[in-house]
Amino acid sequence: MHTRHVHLDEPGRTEWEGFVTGTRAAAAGGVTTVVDMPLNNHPTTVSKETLELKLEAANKKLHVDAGFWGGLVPENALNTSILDGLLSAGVLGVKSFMCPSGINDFPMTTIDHIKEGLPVLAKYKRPLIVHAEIQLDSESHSELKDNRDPRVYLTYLNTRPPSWEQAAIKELVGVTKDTIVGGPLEGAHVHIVHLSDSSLSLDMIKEAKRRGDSISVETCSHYLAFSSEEIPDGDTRFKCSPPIRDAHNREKLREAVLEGHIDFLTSDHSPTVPELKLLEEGDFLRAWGGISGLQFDLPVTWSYGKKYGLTLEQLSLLWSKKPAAFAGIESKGTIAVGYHADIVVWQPEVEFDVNENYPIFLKHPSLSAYMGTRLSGKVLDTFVRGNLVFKEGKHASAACGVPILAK
Ligand SMILES: NC(=O)NC(NC(N)=O)C(=O)[O-]
Ligand SMILES: [Zn+2]
Ligand SMILES: [Zn+2]
Repeated sequence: MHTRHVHLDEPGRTEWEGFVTGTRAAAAGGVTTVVDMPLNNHPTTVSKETLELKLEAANKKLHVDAGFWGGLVPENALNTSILDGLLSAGVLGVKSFMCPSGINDFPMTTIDHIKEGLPVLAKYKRPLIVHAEIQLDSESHSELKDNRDPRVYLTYLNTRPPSWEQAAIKELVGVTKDTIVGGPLEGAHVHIVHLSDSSLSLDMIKEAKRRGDSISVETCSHYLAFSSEEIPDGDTRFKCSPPIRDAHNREKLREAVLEGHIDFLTSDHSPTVPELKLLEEGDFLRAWGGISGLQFDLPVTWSYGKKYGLTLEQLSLLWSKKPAAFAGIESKGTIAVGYHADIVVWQPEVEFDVNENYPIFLKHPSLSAYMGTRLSGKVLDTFVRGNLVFKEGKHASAACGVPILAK
């Protein structure tokens, strides 16, 4: 099982998560490879030198294999020798934000920065992965400003309407039209991370795929599990961006997964320290945005998925084969001669309660979005390249994960 989107926050913000706890939780959840984001570690991973700092920080701490995304930021988009250096040093691709990232040393990129970066990525045949939201100061937003209760989830939801995702995706598909075979950007690929809006955003992506653009999209476990109506007042564990939307939106997202319009699933595990999640105040507007989901992505996808028609074959495509193929990790994602023996042994029908007594290996178990839920799908053993790393509730070996670098 592979997740292409986790924030392990080391070096620099190890108190938020870190490689040891993050990859131990991954192993316990049946995840055999993670790909770590270029933020919220400090410094952010935007150059060869900062990738080296990350590799040093990860040394001997990985319990599963880990690849790394770099960041596309204005500085390296406008000085492509820095971007070249980062890609030559082995990041699997680069990530950019079309809205503020919440982290000062990871500034946002406009579509013009993206246009500068794509030819360099095309040369390396590595993807650009994009947080696709553009901050629009919509009317409804300003009307609501005065009279809003920050403990009510809807207050937050209204500040980030689907039009933000749509505005970003509209600009992106305007560029991906050039990635078609024979086009000026042939070889470049754009991947949209954590899609939440299943209306116009999804329609635009489907249309771009139909005409042959090199474009793909992921959604995350939490968008398929939860809906805005269910989020209790003050429960900031569920704050993320783009936000979890209503049940109708979730139904359409689930349909898109079943029909194969979503290429694969990811975790977007993005924790922080409990103080910044403001669990006591319950202020959705000021709390850190990010869901803590790692360790439970497999049972969560299955618990909900089996009810809306997801099959075990689809589950394995969405969490293993397709994400492994994406970003060119060729030796993983299939059980066959010549491939890494990355295997999870689990009991899909066995239920368990995630509560205070359940062993959660993350740095901050109380932030887990699945605390207090009953899930179906118990992980027994996890093997990484044939090494038994987790067995019946316990870690079974020293940290034997390795970094995965693109060549
Ligand atoms: N700085 C972050 O970790 N941001 C993340 N936060 C979310 N998704 O709420 C993300 O992936 O955008
Ligand atoms: Zn994001
Ligand atoms: Zn993320």
